[in-house]
Amino acid sequence: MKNRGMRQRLGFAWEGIAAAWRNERSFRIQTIFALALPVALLLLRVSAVWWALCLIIALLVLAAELFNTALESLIDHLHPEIHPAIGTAKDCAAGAVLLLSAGAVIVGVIVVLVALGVLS
Ligand SMILES: Nc1ncnc2c1ncn2[C@@H]1O[C@H](COP(=O)(O)OP(=O)(O)OP(=O)(O)O)[C@@H](O)[C@H]1O
Repeated sequence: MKNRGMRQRLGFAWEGIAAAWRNERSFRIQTIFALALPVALLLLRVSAVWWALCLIIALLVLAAELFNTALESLIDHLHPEIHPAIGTAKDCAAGAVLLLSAGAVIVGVIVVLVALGVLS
């Protein structure tokens, strides 16, 4: 399974994203927010730095959600039984998504305040 071509690797990565879209409601919601983001940034008329910051944090949230989904999928397959350690692992993964989502909300509020001239 090693040393596959770039096209095949991209296909695997795309399949992972598509699987998360099919199976995870939260990933679908986050993706819709990320797709709406460029429209919001165009309307707010913010600088390139704000574009970069907002797009990076939106992609980080999506990436964290994919890691969370990967971990859940792996754990549920390898160890379907209840165990406190599994609970901790899943809670930590969910916590990582929560922290990045909170960061995205904070950046979103700041960029709106900057666009409105409340902050500089
Ligand atoms: N096998 C397990 N053993 C112990 N606790 C578990 C186990 N599976 C789930 N849990 C607990 O239940 C919580 C929710 O688990 P679940 O797998 O439903 O994740 P979820 O984030 O709700 O999933 P999804 O993102 O698919 O909605 C976990 O964060 C964990 O606290």
